[in-house]
Parts: sequence; structure tokens; C-alpha cells
Amino acid sequence: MNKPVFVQPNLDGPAVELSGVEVHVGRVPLVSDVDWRVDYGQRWVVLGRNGAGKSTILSVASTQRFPSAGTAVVLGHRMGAVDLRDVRTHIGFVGANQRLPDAEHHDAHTVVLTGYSGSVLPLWDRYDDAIRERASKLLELVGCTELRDRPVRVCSQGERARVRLARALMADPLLLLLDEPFAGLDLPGREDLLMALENLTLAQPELATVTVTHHLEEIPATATHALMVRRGRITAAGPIDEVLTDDGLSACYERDVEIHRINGRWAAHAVRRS
Ligand SMILES: Nc1ncnc2c1ncn2[C@@H]1O[C@H](COP(=O)(O)OP(=O)(O)OP(=O)(O)O)[C@@H](O)[C@H]1O
Repeated sequence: MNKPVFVQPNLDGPAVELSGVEVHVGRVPLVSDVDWRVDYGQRWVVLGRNGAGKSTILSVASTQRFPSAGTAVVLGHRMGAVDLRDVRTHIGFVGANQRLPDAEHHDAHTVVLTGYSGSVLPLWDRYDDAIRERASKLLELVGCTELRDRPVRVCSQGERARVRLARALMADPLLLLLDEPFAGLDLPGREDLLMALENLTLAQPELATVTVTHHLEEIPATATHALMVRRGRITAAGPIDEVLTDDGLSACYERDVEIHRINGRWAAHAVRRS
């Protein structure tokens, strides 16, 4: 039997390149013909109706799921060709329903620390003073300094969303994937998290980010590209100013919508015909 080949991220090519990707469950196709390239430094948003296939595409980009057909190259390595466990440690993933299983018994600072070891339980011997300080700084970045000693299980939904983001950043990722990170946040909470994301991308210009969202108000002002998905297929992908148009979004949502842009931020509503 061949030994697994352990590899480190390769920064020469794109952060993610999906070519002809399909994902099937049994004979049911969840997504088909997905061609998508994310370069380092790009900040993508992914839009589409419920069930369109956004999370499925993200699960391939995060290497959690293998494509049924086509090729997926993530951080410079083709899935299926090499052992990706070391590459995976450079991918930050935040999901709206992502549980922080046993870690829920721990305080927020401890939960953030587990992001460094990529473990569910804290591995205390791996956290030196600098790592602990980094966890504190990330809690500060997401506006949660006061949660430091609070058990995560008593934190509100919005507070947990921010703790998840800080945890994902602990590994110092090259690729950050956020699946509906704003779900359940109130307006100030959403704005704080947006600001945290915008600050992050300013602080780490080479980081590639992909954010799935249902609301244009949740698009960071620093977003550069948009991917639109309808019924498992990409309807548009490219620079956000070119693809996030009334026609583009209407085609994606199969509904006439109108987009507004105010001070670099986005908003949309359905066109009502009286
Ligand atoms: N294991 C599975 N078996 C059958 N169908 C599945 C399976 N997993 C996902 N699906 C279906 O695939 C489709 C795409 O799911 P996905 O979660 O990618 O959509 P999404 O665009 O992220 O939706 P939402 O915005 O509602 O989160 C959905 O119709 C879903 O029901």
C-alpha cells in the first residue's frame, strides 16, 4: 500500500479551483458543472435561494466533502491525490449550525484556543502564553472581550457566532469560509461582525474569504467577488460590481429584485407590481 503523502499549502496557484465539480447523493445531483476559482486576497460572497447548493459547494472548498466528479484543488493540492490533513489546518470554517460539541462546557477563551489545535477538546500542553494572548486578542477583534470567562453554552446565538469566528481565526488560516455567519445576529451584532471581518481583511490582505449569505446587507464593504447559485448550478461568478446586478440577482433568485448601493454597502428588495 502507498504511504500517504503529507503536504503543506502551495501558495503559487489559486486558493481554490473547482473544475467541472459535481456532488451526488445516490443518484441525486446536489450541484453540477461547478467551475470556480478563488485567488488569495479575494473576498467572495455566495448567494442563492434555500437549497441552491451553496453549502455543498463550500463543503467541497473546505475539503470536507469530495466531489463525485470533476476536480477540486484547494490551497494548491488536488483533493484525492494527497493527504490533506495538514492543508486543512490552514482552512478556517464557520458554519451557522456548527456545534462546538464538548467545548460548550468551556469558557469562550478556551473554545477559541481549541481552534489553534483544531480539536474539540482543549490540548493544554499546546497553548503557550503567546497562543493564549492571541486567543484574547481575537476575542477582542470580534468584540467579545467580556465573554472571555463565560461558558459558551450560556452565550447568546450572536455571541456564539463571534466566538466561532475567533476560533476559526486561531489557526491563522489562508482560506476562511463562512457559511451564514450572521444568522441570528441583531443589527448591532451584524455590524460589529462585519466590521471585524473588514478589519481582518485589511490586516491580512492575502487571506481568501468566502461568505455565504442570504441578505445583501450582510455583504462586507470589502467584498470583491460574487458567486451566484441556482438549482445546483452557477449562474454568475466574477467581480462583484459586474455580476451583482438587478438582472444577475433576479436570475439567481428567479424573482425580480432591485439592488441598492449606499456608501459601499448593498441592499435588495423584490420588485412589486401593482
Ligand atoms: N444528504 C443529502 N441527501 C439528499 N439531498 C441532500 C443531501 N444534502 C443536501 N441535500 C439537498 O441538496 C440541496 C442543496 O443543499 P445545500 O445545503 O447545499 O443548499 P444551500 O444553498 O446551502 O441552502 P440554504 O440556503 O437553505 O442553507 C438541498 O435541496 C438539500 O436538501
